[in-house]
Amino acid sequence: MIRFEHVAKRYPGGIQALSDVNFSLEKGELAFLTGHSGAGKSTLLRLIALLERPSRGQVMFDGRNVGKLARRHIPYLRRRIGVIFQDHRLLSDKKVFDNVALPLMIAGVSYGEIKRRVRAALDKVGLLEKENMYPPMLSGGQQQRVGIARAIIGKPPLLLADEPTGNLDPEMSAELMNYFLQLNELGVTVLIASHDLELIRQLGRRVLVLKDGEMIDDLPSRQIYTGDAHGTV
Ligand SMILES: Nc1ncnc2c1ncn2[C@@H]1O[C@H](COP(=O)(O)OP(=O)(O)OP(=O)(O)O)[C@@H](O)[C@H]1O
Repeated sequence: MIRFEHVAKRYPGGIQALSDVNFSLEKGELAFLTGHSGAGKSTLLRLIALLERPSRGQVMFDGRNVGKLARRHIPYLRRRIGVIFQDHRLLSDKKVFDNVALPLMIAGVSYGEIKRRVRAALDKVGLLEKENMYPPMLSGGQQQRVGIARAIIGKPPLLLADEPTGNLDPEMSAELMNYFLQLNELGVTVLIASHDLELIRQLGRRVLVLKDGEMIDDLPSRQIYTGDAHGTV
């Protein structure tokens, strides 16, 4: 589903965030992306989500080179990707309900259907009673969960999550990971950037390891990752 071929990303100002990254993620896989702060995890996710373009190499999504995609095709591809951002990216002047409904409104879904699906998604993340509140009235963890509901509402075949458990307590983190596993079992491809090595280890899934912009390891499912070998923690 995703293939990186010799991908490099240099930001204006000269920061080399990624260099010569190669990996692929098959349809239906769930993998973690880990590495130290500044290793390039968010950049890698942003390249897949078409929020950045590579400086070199090719990012392939569903067999298409996304770096070469015509502007008019971008909205279609973006709708196929649910993104959970580290900083939530909620609209603070819109109610929780409207924040979650946004992808469906853009897709032209009927109001009745939007209402049903938004309520179901908010229920899933335990926030149904907050639907009429505004994001600044919620805790960091609750805002994160609104972002999760918004990412999954359009039933995207690919889900990208950037530190989704960063603001959550251990119980909520475990619940969220279980939810990602459930979505994955339903066929959703999932890539999760995370520092939470304990949780990653417990789940025993594939782990991609970035260090200083290079992909230094790709550990298959079930192999226990200690995090010590490359000093990534
Ligand atoms: N928009 C940007 N402009 C310039 N430099 C950037 C930009 N975004 C990220 N960088 C730089 O690129 C490098 C990789 O950053 P990135 O956010 O991808 O790392 P990360 O592994 O996600 O880190 P963290 O775990 O702290 O979120 C860092 O040196 C960062 O300062």
